[in-house]
Amino acid sequence: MQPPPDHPPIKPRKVGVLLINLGTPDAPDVGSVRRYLAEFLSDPRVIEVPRLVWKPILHGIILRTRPAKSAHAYSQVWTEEGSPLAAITRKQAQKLQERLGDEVMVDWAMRYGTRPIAEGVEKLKEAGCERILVAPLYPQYCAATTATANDVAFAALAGMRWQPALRTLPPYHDSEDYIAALHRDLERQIAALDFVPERLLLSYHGMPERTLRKGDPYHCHCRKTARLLSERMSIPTDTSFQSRFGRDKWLEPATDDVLKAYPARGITRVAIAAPGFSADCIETVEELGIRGKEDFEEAGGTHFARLDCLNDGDEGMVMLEAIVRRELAGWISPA
Ligand SMILES: C=CC1=C(C)c2cc3[nH]c(cc4nc(cc5[nH]c(cc1n2)c(C)c5CCC(=O)O)C(CCC(=O)O)=C4C)c(C)c3C=C
Ligand SMILES: [Fe+2]
Ligand SMILES: [Fe+2]
Repeated sequence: MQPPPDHPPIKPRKVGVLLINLGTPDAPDVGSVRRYLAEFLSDPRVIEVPRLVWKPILHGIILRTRPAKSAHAYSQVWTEEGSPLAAITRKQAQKLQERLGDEVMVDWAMRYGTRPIAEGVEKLKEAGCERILVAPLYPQYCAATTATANDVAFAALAGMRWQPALRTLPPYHDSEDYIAALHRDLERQIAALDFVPERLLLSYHGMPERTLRKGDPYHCHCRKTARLLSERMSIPTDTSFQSRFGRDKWLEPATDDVLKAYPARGITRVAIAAPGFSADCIETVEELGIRGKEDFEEAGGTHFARLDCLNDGDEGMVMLEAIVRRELAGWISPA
């Protein structure tokens, strides 16, 4: 039966998947980095300090000094495709679309900067997606990453008459698909090195230590990933936390301290990986691959290798398809 002529258009019903990552500046220049940091570091989920205290520090000190330093770091990792984080997330979405087929519509968004999450949700809804899986690509749950992405996805529904149904991707820090993908991918990269590492250092993004006492499961999730992975790896592993920010105490041990201390402990051949990042970015390529290497070699280390994240490689895409299909159960036909 045809709808009456004045009926709003009826769209084909679809299921949407929105892959989300953190966000990145539009260009590696000081102005672009300042705009990006101003949005990122104004998020109360990221900086849990009263606004009256934080705003003068952010605008009076941090946004006057950090953008130049960060822009230099970004310029060292920038590629022809732009920021690695955005380029890799886009490729992950394209490849996931191919794997899931026409029944599902895959798109990607960023929590800060260009390609906002609200636009991603609206675009999928406009295309006929009545059911959407919001998928922040953080294996370990953290309020500063997972929760803030979910917050804005749900806020995007507030003005809609006809809201899509939303599901969110749960943390997958201990999922067999994730651990197996990391294990296979890291062993393959280690076997291709021209030296045998004495240690594999697993470096996770740090967080203020007080967030652990406030009940954020992030630290426990990182430790569990590290334990499950270390039980399978062919070489011994250590765990550390990188990217300390500000004066508060952060999760320990700090990655740079561990790297600097290795040679004195007789460990001079090291590989480093960042299992908490689903895509390589400034934190892995510059902080670990450039500054981490310098720290280690200045302390007497002789062999250093930074291993890639899962990115859009086969192991990573098999894992992503598996965890997304699991969350779409009942919404799409089984593979
Ligand atoms: C207090 C500040 C920060 C918290 C808390 C924080 C948590 C956190 N971040 C990630 C993932 C990424 N962070 C990235 C960059 C980045 N992070 C901070 C600060 C905090 N992060 C800053 C200031 C920056 C910008 C770079 C710099 O100036 O040092 C990125 C990379 C973005 C890119 O464009 O490449 C990622 C990814 C996690 C997982 C996390 C908590 C668990
Ligand atoms: Fe960060
Ligand atoms: Fe813990």
